[in-house]
Amino acid sequence: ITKEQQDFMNVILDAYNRHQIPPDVAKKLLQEQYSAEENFLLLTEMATSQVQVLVEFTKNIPGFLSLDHEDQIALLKGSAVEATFLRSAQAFSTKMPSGHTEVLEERIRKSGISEEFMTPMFNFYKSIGELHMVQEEQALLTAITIMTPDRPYVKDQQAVERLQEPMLDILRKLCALHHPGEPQYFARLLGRLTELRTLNHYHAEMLTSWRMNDYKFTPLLCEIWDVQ
Ligand SMILES: CC1(C)[C@H]2CC[C@]1(C)[C@H](OC(=O)c1ccc(O)cc1)C2
Repeated sequence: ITKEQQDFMNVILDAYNRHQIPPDVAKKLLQEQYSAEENFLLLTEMATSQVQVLVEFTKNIPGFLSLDHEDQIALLKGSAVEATFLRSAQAFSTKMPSGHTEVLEERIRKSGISEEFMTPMFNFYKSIGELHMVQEEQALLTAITIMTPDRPYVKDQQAVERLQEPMLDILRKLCALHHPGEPQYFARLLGRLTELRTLNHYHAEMLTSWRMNDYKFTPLLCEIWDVQ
């Protein structure tokens, strides 16, 4: 890893750690009662703060703010589901204090999300947990997900590729460094991004089923996920 790649990595890692879910949201997970409405409100609060964290993290990815403004929006909207799921999967399997994970899982299961969406989501969480990514890998993988050139409505895809490629190069080197015994580790990480894309469909279904039950979303979630 070159000096400037190390500096680049530190910028991404610092941004990744600086923006975390506020602890009061996590605390509420344990306190509020278990009605479907209460659970939905908690998940809404979680998702809203996840998206706020995502926007702040994205703004710190080197080069992002110099992209065309409409492309910046297209990248954020196109990656919001994948980045929030990736981040929550990482938090779910590592940062959660013991006991929180089960409570969160219980609340998600009892918040009006249909079973057909639940299974793929928890399978994804498990598959991320099994990778035991170091935090540099987690931060880079999230940034790489956001900097995906072929999102809908992105005009200058080359400009996004030019930002994504150096991050893929650093990630490849980090994987070799942190997982010397697993030459396929880098390929496995990228495979997770393919699995992540399938969650977009389930997520859209989840939003629709909530809407049909007249659940209300926050303005930020409506804007980023084009609902209502
Ligand atoms: C951890 C999760 C990935 C899991 C539970 C919260 C999440 C952030 C996500 O929730 C929403 O997308 C969501 C969308 C709209 C809404 O009003 C509530 C939650 C599903």
